[in-house]
Amino acid sequence: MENAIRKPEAAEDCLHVTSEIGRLRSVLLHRPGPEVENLTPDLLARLLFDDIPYLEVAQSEHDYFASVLQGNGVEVLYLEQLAAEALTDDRVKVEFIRQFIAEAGVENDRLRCALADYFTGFDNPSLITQMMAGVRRDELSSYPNSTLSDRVHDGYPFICDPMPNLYFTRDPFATIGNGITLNHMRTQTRNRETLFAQTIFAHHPRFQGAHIPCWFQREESTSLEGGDELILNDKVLAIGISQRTDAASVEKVCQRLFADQVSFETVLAFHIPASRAFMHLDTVFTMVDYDKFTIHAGIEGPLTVYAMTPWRDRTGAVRLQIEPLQQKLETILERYLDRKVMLIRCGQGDPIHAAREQWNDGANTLAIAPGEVVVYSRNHVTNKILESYGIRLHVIPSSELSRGRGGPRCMSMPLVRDDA
Ligand SMILES: NC(=O)NCCC[C@H](N)C(=O)O
Repeated sequence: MENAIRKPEAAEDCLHVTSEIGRLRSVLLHRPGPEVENLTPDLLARLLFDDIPYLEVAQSEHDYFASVLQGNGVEVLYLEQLAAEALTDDRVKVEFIRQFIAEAGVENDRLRCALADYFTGFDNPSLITQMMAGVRRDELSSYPNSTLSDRVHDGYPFICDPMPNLYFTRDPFATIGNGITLNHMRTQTRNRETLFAQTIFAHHPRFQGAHIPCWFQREESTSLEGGDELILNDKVLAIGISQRTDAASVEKVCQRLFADQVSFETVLAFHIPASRAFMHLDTVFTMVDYDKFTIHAGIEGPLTVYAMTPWRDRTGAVRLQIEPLQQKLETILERYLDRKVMLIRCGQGDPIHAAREQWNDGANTLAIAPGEVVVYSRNHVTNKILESYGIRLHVIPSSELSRGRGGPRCMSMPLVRDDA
């Protein structure tokens, strides 16, 4: 384990994100680990992958990504390290193991007990690695396989599934201002990921003493994922209604943000088509500068945007005004951001380049400062056009990481940015 992570001077400095583009100061990543090598062709659809990345290469691509961030003054924190450090005493560890097993779909009590014993034997870093990797049936060698369900199980190799999507740290929670949404994910496989964030914010020393407002909880009945949450500036958020995020979740976040009287005044709800290629808003739209955005032309036609703003009724309760916006996206953004904007089309809008590069996250950029973004090397058509608009690119290798269907924004959760 690397050196223990230091706590920021003031608790309120733990989380601060009021834009997509302000200079990035601190970010949460997860280095892909053995969970990726537990993917098999039969599991791909269920675990939301399209192919099996070659782990060694994926790790070296990811290390390159981290080194680009660090080389640009960004503090890189790792989910796995924070999670291990959050298990500060036996009581926290026992409860974490209990909840992890309860949500892992383990089918009988004896197996649950055997798994709890197995996990308890690990030190914290190994425990987290093992949980993320999943546990195969043959790893519990002393377990007698004596119940009926043990005997008739259908050959499924895992007691608990691997969690290969963890390197997409963007999705399980999202920083907004000085608070978070702790998300309820659309699928069971990804919902398990949010346990790590819950434990980190509740117990990691870095966050102790900080008041962290939580505008969404993992126990909600509707889903919200971080790839749909974009902070356009300190007054305007964009939230996707998508394959992964429900309209009802957008309303809940609006209601709570507006009631808390944080700086945000408008949420633009982007209703995008529910498809795998466009799973989150950030797979088709990201902000690269004060006035420039990437966009996949494939969503411009079917897109409907609703402006959500607060008003107070006679009792002082916050209500939501919902205004469907009929204009073109540029016009909408210009109205709410109060400046001229430019939409830069993925693959230069060419139907073949655009479809291929969007599939490989050409529109999914991570801004590390205004006009400065991290992009995948393979999206050369989009990258060229970004450069022609004066955007400074940090290009990272991308042959294996991209197989999980996420790009640089998906692989990062900003904790602290300068105000833009
Ligand atoms: N924000 C994002 O678009 N994240 C990428 C998530 C990819 C992952 N395989 C998933 O399907 O959830």
